[in-house]
Amino acid sequence: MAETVASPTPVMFPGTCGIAGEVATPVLALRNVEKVFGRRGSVTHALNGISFNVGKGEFIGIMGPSGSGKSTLLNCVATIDVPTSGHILVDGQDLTTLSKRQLAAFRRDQMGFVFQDFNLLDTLTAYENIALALTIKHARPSAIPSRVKSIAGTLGIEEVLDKYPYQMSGGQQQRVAAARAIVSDPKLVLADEPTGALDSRSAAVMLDTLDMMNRVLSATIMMVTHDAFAASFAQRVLFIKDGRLFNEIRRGDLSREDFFARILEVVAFLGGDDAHVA
Ligand SMILES: Nc1ncnc2c1ncn2[C@@H]1O[C@H](COP(=O)(O)OP(=O)(O)OP(=O)(O)O)[C@@H](O)[C@H]1O
Repeated sequence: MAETVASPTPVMFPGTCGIAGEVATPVLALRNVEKVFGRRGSVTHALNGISFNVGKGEFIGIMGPSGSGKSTLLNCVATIDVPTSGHILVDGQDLTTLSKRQLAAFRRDQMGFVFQDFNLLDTLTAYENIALALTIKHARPSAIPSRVKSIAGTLGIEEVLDKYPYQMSGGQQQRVAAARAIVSDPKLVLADEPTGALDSRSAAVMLDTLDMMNRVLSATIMMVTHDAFAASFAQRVLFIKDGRLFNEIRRGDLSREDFFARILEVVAFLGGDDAHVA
């Protein structure tokens, strides 16, 4: 694989990035976000002043070497963790000012999650797993069946709606998890290594599913991944190193294959363990 990275293109602004992804009305805006773990004597600056915007309908990837701060960033945006300083705004609402109770409601009502290990409930069918996301958001019961069937049709999982998770392949389970994440039309979908537990064929199907969620259903997606192939499905990839925004590249008019090659160049430049190829 190294031979595909013969002449790394110089990166744009190592360590000096301003606000990446300037957009008029960002769905997600990070402003100088810092996260410090530990106390005197053993302090880790996991995030060192990260600022970027994600526009409505964008699909962005976050990459970086092991320990660079990707999970910490995702956890802060997911409101699972709290930044030490800085601000995180979703649709203009500053999450750093909300109480625990408000954050729980915000997570439930405004965000969708796709995790590596699916997190489907074993005792519910695919249909029930997806419908549950609407029930807990107090959707009108009469509206639920048509909404679930519509999403299932778009994501190509109608034939597994009556199956339980153990009766489905990993790829089908992951698509059901994606349907559950998107069914209530969240402001932001967060995907954490969504292909990490899948074989390469299922991973490709999952990435097509995310792509469809973005293009057909207009979902705004932020995906953290180690995998350059997965990242090549995003429209823009942000690279983090040592808790700082190191670089961003946009797909623009590039084919997915050419974007993949560009991502590999930056990964090789950054070093680390990110050059997984599906
Ligand atoms: N709870 C914690 N307490 C102390 N240090 C932590 C904690 N969580 C993360 N860190 C440190 O913060 C830094 C960033 O970790 P993080 O898990 O965000 O990196 P990452 O990019 O997701 O890594 P990986 O790709 O290996 O999962 C690392 O140095 C890590 O050791």
